[in-house]
Amino acid sequence: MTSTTHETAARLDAEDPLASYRDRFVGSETPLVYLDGNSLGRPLRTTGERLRSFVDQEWGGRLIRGWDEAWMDLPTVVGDRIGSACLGAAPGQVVVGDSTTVLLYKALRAGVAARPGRTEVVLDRDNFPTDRYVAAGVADELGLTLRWIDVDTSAGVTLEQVQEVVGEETAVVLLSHVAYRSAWLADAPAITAAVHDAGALVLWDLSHSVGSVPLELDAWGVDLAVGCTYKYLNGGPGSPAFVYVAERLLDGLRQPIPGWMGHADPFAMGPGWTPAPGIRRMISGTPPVVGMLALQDMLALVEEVGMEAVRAKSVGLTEHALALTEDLLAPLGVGLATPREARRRGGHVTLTHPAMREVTARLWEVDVIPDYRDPGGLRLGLSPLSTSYDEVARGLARVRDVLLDLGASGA
Ligand SMILES: Cc1ncc(COP(=O)(O)O)c(C=O)c1O
Ligand SMILES: Nc1c(O)cccc1C(=O)C[C@H](N)C(=O)O
Repeated sequence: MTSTTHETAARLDAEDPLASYRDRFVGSETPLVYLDGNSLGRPLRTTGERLRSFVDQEWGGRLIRGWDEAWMDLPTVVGDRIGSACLGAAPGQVVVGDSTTVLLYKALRAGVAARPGRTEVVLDRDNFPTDRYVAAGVADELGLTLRWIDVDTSAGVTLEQVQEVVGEETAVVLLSHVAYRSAWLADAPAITAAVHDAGALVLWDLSHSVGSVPLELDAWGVDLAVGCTYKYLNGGPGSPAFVYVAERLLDGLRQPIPGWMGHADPFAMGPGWTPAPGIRRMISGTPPVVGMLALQDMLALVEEVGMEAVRAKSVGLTEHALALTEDLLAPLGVGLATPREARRRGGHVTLTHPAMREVTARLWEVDVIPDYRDPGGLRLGLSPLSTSYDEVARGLARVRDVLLDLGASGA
């Protein structure tokens, strides 16, 4: 790293009002450069103690009594907390459980059922694979047509594209708020309004925005949303997802996996399924209590810091990565697959070069951990509360070293 690069990063860290939060994360004291917080966030130090005391006291001490005392309500208690800290959602509309994939399926089926007679689901070709696969599965099951929006892999879906395809046959429009590859930040309020103008419902995948970009689901009039908790909400590997259903849709909402835990009275164990009132009906089986532990520590931190401050740091980090890319990597032929305009950009940055697959493998060998995403994309996930400006600078300096080693010249 050159001395100017080092000095700039040191100055940005010194001026960063959130810099000290980094110390609260396990591993932040090591030289490892972690640029993959949007695949799996780092654990908070407090989580170790929470997990130990859960085993000793809540699980070990209370045993089956724990369900009545606390665990049964955890999906809605934690859901409401995600709703208020991150989603702009009033209580009673968010529940935690299942994987994002399963909740996508449940939400999409519920959305289609709420628009009877309509035969199309709209989505884009660059959406995350699980979203495309789930939509194709639902279309097969119900005899629906998928209407695809084509997008460039370095951009994302625009309002105009949505307006062009939605119509009276559209039941649900399924989109990612922040694109997993390009980080394109969709204009959620305007797109939601356009979908409503066509009489359809919108289902947003918030996996790459929750905990990184402030959301106002109630104010935007969003119908349905899902998102995962192991990225910017640091819930740990396989921590459960959440689903949001706007209150106005809850009455009469039909979800496709009716299970005993979403029943109005699970322990009545009666002959037929009577949905629980409100958002609880979206639950199917036993809530993943252990999976919701770490997430609660990160929610406490987000509540302490506030999403506006988190977003300000996120924009600072991505601007820093773009500036370094311009200086250090563009001369070696590295391109950008992420919007330059901050208001259209989420919390990660994707850099392109034909050698990026090999570059990623070499970086992992020296404890610099970004992600690789085809085609030729090195993805830097910059988790606002655990990533420092210096970490980004050290990482990008290493990218330059590896590219030079591989003979990149930009010619
Ligand atoms: C946009 C998006 N949706 C969904 C998922 C994940 O789904 P699941 O939690 O079911 O693996 C991811 C990442 O894995 C994602 O980036
Ligand atoms: N969920 C993941 C996993 O189980 C293993 C490795 C990576 C992931 C991810 O989250 C990938 C991520 N959603 C992406 O945007 O590519």
